[in-house]
Amino acid sequence: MKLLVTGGAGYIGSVVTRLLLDAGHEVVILDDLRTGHAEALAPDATFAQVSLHDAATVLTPDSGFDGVLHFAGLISAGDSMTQPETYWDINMIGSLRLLDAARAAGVRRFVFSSTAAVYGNPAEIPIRESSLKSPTNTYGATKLAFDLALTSEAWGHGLAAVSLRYFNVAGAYLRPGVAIGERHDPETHLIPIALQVAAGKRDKLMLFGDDYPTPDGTCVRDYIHVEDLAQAHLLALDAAKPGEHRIYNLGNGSGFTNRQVVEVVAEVTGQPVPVEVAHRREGDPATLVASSDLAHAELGWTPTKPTLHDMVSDAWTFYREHTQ
Ligand SMILES: NC(=O)c1ccc[n+]([C@@H]2O[C@H](COP(=O)([O-])OP(=O)(O)OC[C@H]3O[C@@H](n4cnc5c(N)ncnc54)[C@H](O)[C@@H]3O)[C@@H](O)[C@H]2O)c1
Ligand SMILES: O=c1ccn([C@@H]2O[C@H](COP(=O)(O)OP(=O)(O)O[C@H]3O[C@H](CO)[C@H](O)[C@H](O)[C@H]3O)[C@@H](O)[C@H]2O)c(=O)[nH]1
Repeated sequence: MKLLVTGGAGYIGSVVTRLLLDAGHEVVILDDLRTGHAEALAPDATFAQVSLHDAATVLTPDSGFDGVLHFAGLISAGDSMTQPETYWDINMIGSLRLLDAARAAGVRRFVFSSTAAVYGNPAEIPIRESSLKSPTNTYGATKLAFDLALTSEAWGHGLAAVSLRYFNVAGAYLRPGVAIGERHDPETHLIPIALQVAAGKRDKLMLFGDDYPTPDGTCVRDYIHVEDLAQAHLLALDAAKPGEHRIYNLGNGSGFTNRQVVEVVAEVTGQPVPVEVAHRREGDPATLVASSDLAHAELGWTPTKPTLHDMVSDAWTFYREHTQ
């Protein structure tokens, strides 16, 4: 297939691009590099440095794309609470412009990076796709809004749409001569920050809240290896059916508290990771753990790297290679 990958210079999009190319697809990447990295671009893909709002310049009516995989967007739950207008502009309006362009270009398949953040403080654990959606941060609200737009697009125009609701993505894609991992500036995610502390680049990790209703008072998250996550996109592309919007949670079904994550980072790196307890971060749900039964049953998806130790270990390998 000829596929457009938005956000292909970012962490997850650049890994998925490599798997798509390995599977024999032709890939064009749309990314404005606002948070992505030119070095992460797959050399065998075509690159267009274009923003989502201008997607129609790439998705022209005669461009011949079979599908779009949409990763581009802003991703920090914390920032979304202080810059809501930017999150709505990019994650919602930018995504709608992309969808308009895809429709005009006759694109039939669309796979979207949704998130566990759409559920907010879940009414049940593990979280199923049918669980109540009640986001506690603007990031999750923008993602839920675009999920709903995709449902409408499937109803109204017969799009074959899939939303993949990722839980917390971790680990790295490591091949001889290629290492792709999580690298945001400024970094906001727990594992890369803990690795920076272990490496001596930061003095300590600020632990946002230890008074949540969880086993040790810190938030609980479900971590999924970026390669397992990437594989689900290829399965979703194949499973997409015209007029249907399918939605799948992607996680391992095991929750780790933030303190447990810090312990695993200390164990893997062999370095201390000092923490200082700080105030809760606005908008953080206490516990997010997935049921991915639907993805197992309907996509035949099975994670191959489910242990947090392996994810942290791959992230640490990436961190050291990158900083050297
Ligand atoms: N990382 C996670 O744990 C996680 C969890 C759930 C969902 N997601 C979703 O997965 C997707 C990819 O996340 P990631 O971790 O790879 O993020 P990332 O920041 O590494 O990549 C995002 C990419 O999108 C590009 N981009 C952003 N705004 C753009 C715009 N307006 N026009 C064109 N390009 C733009 C950036 O330059 C970057 O290359 C996001 O949609 C995110 O919301 C991520
Ligand atoms: O310096 C830090 C950074 C994070 N945390 C805590 O660690 C946990 C995980 O935070 P992350 O920022 O690593 O990840 P989030 O759970 O907030 O969100 C991530 O996963 C979500 C899905 O679960 C989203 O999709 C989102 O894109 C992605 O950022 C949270 O309790 C957070 O408060 C800290 O205590 N200190």
